[in-house]
Amino acid sequence: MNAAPIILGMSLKMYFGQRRTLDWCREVASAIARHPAVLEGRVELFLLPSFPLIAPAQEIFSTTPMRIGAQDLHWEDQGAFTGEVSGALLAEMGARYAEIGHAERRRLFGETDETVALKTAAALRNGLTPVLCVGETHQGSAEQAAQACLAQLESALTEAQRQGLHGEVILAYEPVWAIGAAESATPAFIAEVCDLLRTGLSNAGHRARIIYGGSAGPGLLSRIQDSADGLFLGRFAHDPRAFASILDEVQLR
Ligand SMILES: O=C[C@H](O)COP(=O)(O)O
Repeated sequence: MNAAPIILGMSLKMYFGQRRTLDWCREVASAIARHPAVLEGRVELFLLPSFPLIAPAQEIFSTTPMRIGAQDLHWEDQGAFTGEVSGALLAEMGARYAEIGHAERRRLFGETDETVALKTAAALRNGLTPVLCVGETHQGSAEQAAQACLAQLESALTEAQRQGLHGEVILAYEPVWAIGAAESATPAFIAEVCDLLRTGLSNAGHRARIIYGGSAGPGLLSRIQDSADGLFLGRFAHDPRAFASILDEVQLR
């Protein structure tokens, strides 16, 4: 692996209210402000809070390298789309990342390959880095997992390619069966899938960094950072001390 920064991304999903979100942000801001991995630029950090808390989170992290993004966006930039939030607005607010195609959005909110492709284009069009979630539904071989992920990636990029849009994509490899589970996929399995994904990306002429999500927590990064570019964290970083302890693992790279 190269010396590119390790990515630590975190989605708060809809777990926290306002007070707990802002408390989490303050505690993590204080931990990262003095952390060597952060001070030495060895980590790229992003947080995806609920939409209404994007601005206050940005304020709390304003003196740190933590960047803020959104857990979703609409595929159009403006118009009669009640309740939706556009990439244009997010970019105007200073958001830097947009999560797209999470398994929960596919399962609960009818997100399809088509909407994922439209949203990926919308993110790139507005200068947001898509955090594109891919992953196999059922537990199988690493080859099957990588094949499913690469097919999802190809499909997700179709609209951006049609519109001639370019930009960095972060591929969040999240085996659906490991999301919300008691533990993550095994480090060996994650490493194997990430290696296959890297080969597949290179063969297809795509550039994307790969992070792993799905019950990731303390102790995992140090075991997969030769293969993955970082972690996409959920429940197991709800405790700010857990987030800080994962930062300690970055030092080992
Ligand atoms: O967005 C994050 C992933 O879905 C992982 O969530 P989890 O770690 O709570 O399983």
